[in-house]
Amino acid sequence: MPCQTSGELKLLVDEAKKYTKDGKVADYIPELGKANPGDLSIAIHYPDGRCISAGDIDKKITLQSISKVLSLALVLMERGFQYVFERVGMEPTGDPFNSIAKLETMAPAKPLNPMINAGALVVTHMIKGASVEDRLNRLLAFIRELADDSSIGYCEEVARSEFETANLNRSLCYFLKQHKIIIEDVETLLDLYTKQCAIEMNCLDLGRIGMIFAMDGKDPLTGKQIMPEDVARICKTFMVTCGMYNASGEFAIKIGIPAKSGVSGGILGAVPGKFGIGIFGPALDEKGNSVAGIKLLELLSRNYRLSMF
Ligand SMILES: NC(=O)CC[C@H](N)C(=O)O
Repeated sequence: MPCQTSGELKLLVDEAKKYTKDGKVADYIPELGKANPGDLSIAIHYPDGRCISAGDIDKKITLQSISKVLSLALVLMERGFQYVFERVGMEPTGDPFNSIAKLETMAPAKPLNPMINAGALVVTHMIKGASVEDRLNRLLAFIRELADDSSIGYCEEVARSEFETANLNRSLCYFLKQHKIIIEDVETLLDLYTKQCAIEMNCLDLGRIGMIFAMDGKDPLTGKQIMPEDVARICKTFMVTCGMYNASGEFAIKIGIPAKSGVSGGILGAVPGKFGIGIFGPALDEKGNSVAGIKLLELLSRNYRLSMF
């Protein structure tokens, strides 16, 4: 039986919070360096509309790499599976999220999966629309529907801070452009990608999005299928195989929940058929995952037998 009360959750947060001191906030995007490393919060959204939470739940976080699952879902709907998977692969890399190494070993230079930066840049490139604003608005409209929160937007400071310093992502783009995997102007693509990564919400919204994935793309309260079941299934599979970067194998063994992390310290979780989880804990481990967030998921998974394996 999963955790039922915010009181139960608070005990787990108190326990996991001790581990925040073992991590560091990301500062390669200067604006993210301002986060408080001691923060930790969680929300769990059930399909019947109940939501329990604990910690600093009002704080907003930028999605960063969590946005990669949402942009993937959107392009799968807009372009179809064949078009998307001709341009980005389905295999985990075992490398850090921003690594350029494998691109050169592949022919054509197609990124191995949509959860690493190279693959996510290709996915963002595929978002339809006449301008950056138009494309961002399509993604935002989809995310607002998933979260049932029309106020969701993006943080201009974080987007600008990443845009000004994203030289590694620039180099990935130029490599991909040289090999004709992307064909648009690199600065335009980075403008859209950094705004996408800077989309912000609190962990209640994040938990609700996880719940929609857990329920195979359907909003159980309205009965509306927000994304096709197959799209939700593919996204959850990527979350299992590559969602926690090069820590995905260990995460699958220890926790066993489809999840996606971001360098802002967010984690989106979807327990299939049961509920969605949103976590925020900005202190990161050496692989870029929320150190206390992972501990919290470990406690949850063990106490409530949540592993899907
Ligand atoms: N791991 C992450 O969250 C990375 C996202 C970040 N915006 C980047 O591209 O570097």
